[in-house]
Amino acid sequence: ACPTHPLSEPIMASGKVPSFFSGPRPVVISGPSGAGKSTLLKKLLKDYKGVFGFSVSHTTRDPRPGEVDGKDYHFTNRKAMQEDIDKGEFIETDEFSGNLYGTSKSAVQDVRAKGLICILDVDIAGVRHIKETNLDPIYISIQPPSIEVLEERLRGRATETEEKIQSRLEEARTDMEECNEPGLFDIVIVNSDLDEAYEKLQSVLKEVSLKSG
Ligand SMILES: Nc1ncnc2c1ncn2[C@@H]1O[C@H](COP(=O)(O)OP(=O)(O)OP(=O)(O)O)[C@@H](O)[C@H]1O
Ligand SMILES: Nc1nc2c(ncn2[C@@H]2O[C@H](COP(=O)(O)O)[C@@H](O)[C@H]2O)c(=O)[nH]1
Repeated sequence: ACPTHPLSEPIMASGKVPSFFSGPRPVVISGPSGAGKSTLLKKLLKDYKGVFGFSVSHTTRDPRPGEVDGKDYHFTNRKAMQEDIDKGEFIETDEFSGNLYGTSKSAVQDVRAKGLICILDVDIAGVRHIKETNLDPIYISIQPPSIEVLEERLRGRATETEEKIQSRLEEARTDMEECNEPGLFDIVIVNSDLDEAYEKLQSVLKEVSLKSG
């Protein structure tokens, strides 16, 4: 469910294209929690310094060990985030596994101001919300080879309680079903072998994204 995403309507209605909608096409990466999005993105951002930049989302969940505020996420609380949503500061938001997540306008603007291709990591509801805006990104879904492998990865990561693992697996089942919906994603990459998935991601980005700037 989307609590609010006030951005799309006014922008579409005004016909104006704000600055964060200009420049090379952004890239939206989505897929079930535990599929390997962050692993692939960390590698990509390291290997392509000065090309891609990460849109730092807001979340109300607690930081995991090693996560840095302002780098991995802007960690916040529900009251503060809702106030910012009400002020129209977000492109999209979603409730995921008991927490609020969202992409602020400034997160995308900050990356684009540096002349980088903006990469967003959002859930499948976020993908649908972004489709209602003028952002016009390339949509890539990262999928696990199976729900069993996904469960192993989530457990292996050891960042979630049992309750959160179950709620993430529930969200994952929907994601795995919906990712092949015609027109939703430009490409679905199955992250079975990490190196192969990374090769595929690079080749897709070279083909579509690096050309579009
Ligand atoms: N191809 C792979 N083979 C084996 N393990 C993998 C592979 N890809 C990722 N992993 C591992 O799976 C776990 C989940 O990966 P990661 O945190 O990147 O997922 P994610 O999609 O970013 O999840 P979330 O959406 O919850 O942030 C990590 O422990 C990671 O090291
Ligand atoms: N709609 C949005 N979804 C987001 C955003 N940032 C992250 N996410 C998604 O949330 C889940 C869980 O992430 P985790 O870091 O708690 O494991 C995952 O599917 C992300 O893709 C966002 O800004 N908007």
